[in-house]
Amino acid sequence: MPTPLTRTRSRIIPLGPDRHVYTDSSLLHGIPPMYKTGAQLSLENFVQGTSHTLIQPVQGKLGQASGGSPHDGKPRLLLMGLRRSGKSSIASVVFHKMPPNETLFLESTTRIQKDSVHSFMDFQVWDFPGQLEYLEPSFDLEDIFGSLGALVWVIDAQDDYLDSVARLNRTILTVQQYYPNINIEVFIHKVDGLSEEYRTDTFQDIVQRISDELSDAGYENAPVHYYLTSIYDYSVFEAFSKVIQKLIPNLSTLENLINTLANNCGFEKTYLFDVLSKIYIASDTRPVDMACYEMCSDYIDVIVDISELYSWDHPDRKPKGDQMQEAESHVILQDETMIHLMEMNKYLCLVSVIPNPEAKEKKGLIDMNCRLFQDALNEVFARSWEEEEKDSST
Ligand SMILES: Nc1nc2c(ncn2[C@@H]2O[C@H](COP(=O)(O)OP(=O)(O)OP(=O)(O)O)[C@@H](O)[C@H]2O)c(=O)[nH]1
Repeated sequence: MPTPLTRTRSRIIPLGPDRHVYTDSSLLHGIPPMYKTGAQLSLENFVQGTSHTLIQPVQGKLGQASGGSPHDGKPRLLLMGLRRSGKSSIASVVFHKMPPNETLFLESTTRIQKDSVHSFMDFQVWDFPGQLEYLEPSFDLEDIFGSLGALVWVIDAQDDYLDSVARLNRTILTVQQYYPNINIEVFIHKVDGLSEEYRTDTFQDIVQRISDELSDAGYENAPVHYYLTSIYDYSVFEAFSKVIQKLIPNLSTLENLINTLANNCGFEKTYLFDVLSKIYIASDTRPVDMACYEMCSDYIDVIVDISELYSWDHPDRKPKGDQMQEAESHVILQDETMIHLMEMNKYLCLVSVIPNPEAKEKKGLIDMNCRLFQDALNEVFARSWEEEEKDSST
């Protein structure tokens, strides 16, 4: 069992030929030897705990939003839009790992479908039937929109979208009156079937129609955000990542920590992923490169698959507190780029793309810096848990 890292080691050690290379051996105390060849994947114990990341479907009655009490403290994501716009497909692909082609066989949703997602942060996803008239007086708006994290509105961009936009506008105007802080996330969806030019035109047209309506009603700065999405590529994961990130109270702290790590170690891009959904909850603040995101996301799949076959349940895998430290893996690509993955806790892993050909010689240093990040991450989360516990006890 490796000795836990102590808090005195709070310094990220720069990596790279022109950077100061760390030499103070006293700081290395407690780090297990980690000498592996470039081709060797270190798969010890990685991610078998993901099966504990439960997704529990709960059926609610049509029109009744009870069952996940609005006051149970978990942020809620509502998936809304017209019938067949793709809401259930998005929920199934992102949270249930359904292959996109299989969504062709999904039946139309007739009841509000509630999923409780237990991960680094517990939240609920409510999939609304397209035909549900939730703005009718018979529905209690507080039940639906109270304690809401975000409203995700899905528009089928391959279809005539005017009805959908009109209904969305009505919904935004209602929600803005009573719950002005709710984030409205508009997924302009199924863009896989559209040409680049048509995609851009559709995007601009939809944004224009919604902004015009809102400014006519006096809402100039309503929190509405737009994404082009499809279940047939990674865009829906990217969009969901952005939606979830807005619900994380410590996002800027996490981003600062990742920036420090990535800048000092010469990482091209670093993502903090939720292993099961492959949503990234934070990354460094460099622009997102889709190819890089796809590569990291695919690498998680590879590791999860291999771990499911050859790994075993580890009692030290837990959501918070001191973490096990040996769960890491890396691979060197043909162009000598390294993809490095390290488990952060039961739910999260850090994946970095390192274009430096010397990275394989400095693997120990990279591991150590990632573990320092792991310690810092634990402290950030420990603080929010303490606050949560305080809140619930008062
Ligand atoms: N081309 C394409 N088709 C999609 C995409 N997402 C979903 N679909 C298809 O759209 C159809 C409807 O998807 P659903 O997820 O059932 O739609 P829904 O909004 O949940 O529908 P209701 O339950 O009736 O409200 C299915 O045949 C999906 O395969 C996408 O990104 N691209």
